[in-house]
Amino acid sequence: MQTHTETSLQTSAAPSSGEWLLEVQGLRTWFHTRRGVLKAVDGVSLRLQPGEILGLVGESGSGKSMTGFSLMNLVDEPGRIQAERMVFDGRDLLKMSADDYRRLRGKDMAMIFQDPMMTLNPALRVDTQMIEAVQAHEPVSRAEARERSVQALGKVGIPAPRERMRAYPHQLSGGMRQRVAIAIALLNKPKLIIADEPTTALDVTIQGQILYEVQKLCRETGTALIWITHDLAIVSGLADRLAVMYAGRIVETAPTADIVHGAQHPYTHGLLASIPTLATRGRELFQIPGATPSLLEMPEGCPFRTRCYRASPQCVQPPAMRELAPGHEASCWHSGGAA
Ligand SMILES: Nc1ncnc2c1ncn2[C@@H]1O[C@H](COP(=O)(O)OP(=O)(O)OP(=O)(O)O)[C@@H](O)[C@H]1O
Repeated sequence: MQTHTETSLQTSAAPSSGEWLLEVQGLRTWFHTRRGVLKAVDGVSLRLQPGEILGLVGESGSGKSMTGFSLMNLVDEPGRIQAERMVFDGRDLLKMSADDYRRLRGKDMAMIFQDPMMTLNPALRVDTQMIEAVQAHEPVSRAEARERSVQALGKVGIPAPRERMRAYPHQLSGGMRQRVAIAIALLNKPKLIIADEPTTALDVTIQGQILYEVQKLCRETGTALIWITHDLAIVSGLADRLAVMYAGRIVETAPTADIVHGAQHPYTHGLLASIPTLATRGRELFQIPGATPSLLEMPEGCPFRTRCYRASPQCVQPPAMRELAPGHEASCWHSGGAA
């Protein structure tokens, strides 16, 4: 059963149940703090096909990382994950033991973090870490694990990968460290990679290269990817589909071109309008007025209504997620020619 805050991400040619790689319904990640219940993720539903690239976009604090961490079961206390359904590759994630989840991570589901040092151990050489990552999931010889690691480094654009294998993380540049972390994520040919702003700290040229390489590798291997970012411009060149998050909820989702050329939710309009272009050079950039409401004290009804240029009295009622065109859904009373 879906509630008004939930979104269902699917393409027009939706696979029948059982063919989805990932099916999440009603995901809620709430933090029970002394100041109250902080609803970091509040009823997110999403579906991903094998090999699909989804861009999860939204401003800082909208719950993008927490959605990714929840899927990986990496949320610490006082966070609590609840969902009506979370199925990955036919396996029920809600019933999975901590040990099984650990086995899943790094094998079929891998994460690339903003800070590569969340993946890398500063005290160990790259080769030791990569060989261990292979052998933790497959009974292969050290020589084979080493060879696979060298190949993985080569695939993410690391020059002279055999020599780089001997380096400690601190001997590599930020871009190289992130490439190593990506190579580790790809090592065991995962079915899904969740990338949480992995290029934000890097300079723009390197960002572009890494993005291109990750996309190419996912296409080659059929790996699905959830790319989490606040940068709609970057992800629109990468993703098949976008999901726009606001205040812990997905407010719009559609194939990328439909969002870029036909966004329906006023929040998505605001995100698109704030992308710098050649035409806006030297001019002040558009900013969505106001600030995201506190996740501890959400307004009634539409969470965006306090900042929305289209807000009307109706918006104190929560808008349902509606399909406006095949595969294009938005939760706004005023979208798609509605009232
Ligand atoms: N351990 C925690 N305890 C309480 N609140 C938390 C905790 N971790 C995250 N949050 C809150 O959850 C909300 C969502 O955070 P999240 O990191 O998912 O946002 P985000 O969209 O990924 O933003 P950013 O791009 O800045 O990482 C934020 O309000 C954040 O303060």
